[in-house]
Amino acid sequence: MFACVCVYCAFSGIGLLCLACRNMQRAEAARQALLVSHPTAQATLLHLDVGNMRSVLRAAEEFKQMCNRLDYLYLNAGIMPNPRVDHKAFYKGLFSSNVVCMFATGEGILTQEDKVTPIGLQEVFATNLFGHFLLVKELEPLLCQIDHNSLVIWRSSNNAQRSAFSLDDIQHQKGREPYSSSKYASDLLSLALNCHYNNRGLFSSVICPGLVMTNLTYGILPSFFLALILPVMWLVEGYSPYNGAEALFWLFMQKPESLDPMAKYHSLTSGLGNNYTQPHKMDIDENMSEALYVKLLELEDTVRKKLRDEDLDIKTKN
Ligand SMILES: NC(=O)C1=CN([C@@H]2O[C@H](COP(=O)(O)OP(=O)(O)OC[C@H]3O[C@@H](n4cnc5c(N)ncnc54)[C@H](OP(=O)(O)O)[C@@H]3O)[C@@H](O)[C@H]2O)C=CC1
Ligand SMILES: CC(C)=CCC[C@@H](C)[C@H]1CC[C@H]2C3=C(CC[C@]12C)[C@@]1(C)CCC(=O)[C@@H](C)[C@@H]1CC3
Repeated sequence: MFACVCVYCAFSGIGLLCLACRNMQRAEAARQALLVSHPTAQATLLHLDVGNMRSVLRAAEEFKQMCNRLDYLYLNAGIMPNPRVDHKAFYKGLFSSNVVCMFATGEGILTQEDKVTPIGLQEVFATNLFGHFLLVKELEPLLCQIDHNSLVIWRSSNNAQRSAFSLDDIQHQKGREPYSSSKYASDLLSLALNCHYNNRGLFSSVICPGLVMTNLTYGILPSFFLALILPVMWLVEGYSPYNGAEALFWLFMQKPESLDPMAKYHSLTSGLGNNYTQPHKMDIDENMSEALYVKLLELEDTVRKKLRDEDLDIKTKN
């Protein structure tokens, strides 16, 4: 429902909840639903297309007009365009020692078809990673304040695989697993943000919701089939379709500085149906995370310059 959720907490309870979304009709429906369950909540809406860098800059500007501090930034938006199960890889995996991992993470068997956005970025990279990165950079003055710590929360995935990511191709122009690559990049970026910003009060964490039945998953296999394999997923991995938000809520209750920058926090459900959050060490290292961060900063400069040049072009034409 949201591209991201910004939470500004007053000293007692939640101050303001800002739902930044692409589809304003859905956003309003979500706000109304929230007000039904929490009538005293203050929730405001912001238009944001996180795959469009101009929209990101505009939304950040509008948010800065509204608020002068930000405590939690939930980065939720994610796409997996034209997903396919690679049946050959699936049958190969079925008879390998990797079979449990394959069912849990879709490692090596989920492919997508990416495209290029008008500004020249790969769409999955732009939406799942770069737009969020630019947003964090824009909101930096609100997130980095001396009197409180803030937390940025990335909605990653157990499909984030080192094998799908390459530092020489951070946008995944050449491969068939842009989703996995972008989610792995978000794990790396979260670590880099911790390295660069912890001393300024900004902390970053990644979560995995497990397998949740949403528009994202319905595109992969028929819903009845997904419903059939869900109990298996629950038994094997502890994922439940109703429990994707557990880790998001759990993180909200933690002190940002107490979180492990190398861990991904998983939403899980026990055999008795109790929801819980468990940290799993991520397959990432500091050198790789720093190298990605440097590349993202370079790309940020390029994109900002492109946008400025476009603006100038329009001005001179008028
Ligand atoms: N479902 C699952 O099993 C898992 C999901 N995840 C992650 O959870 C997150 C949410 O996905 P999920 O709810 O499953 O899937 P959905 O497709 O149902 O939701 C995706 C959300 O992202 C928003 N979004 C997509 N592109 C943009 C954009 N350019 N600008 C603004 N908002 C955008 C959509 O907004 P709109 O309403 O405008 O379409 C939609 O609300 C994703 O990051 C996904 O990768 C991770 C692991 C497993
Ligand atoms: C091809 C056949 C007959 C079965 C394959 C079933 C599963 C292995 C596969 C189907 C949908 C996949 C899926 C994920 C993992 C592997 C599947 C369950 C994810 C949970 C991986 C992580 C994500 O981020 C999700 C969006 C994926 C959702 C779909």
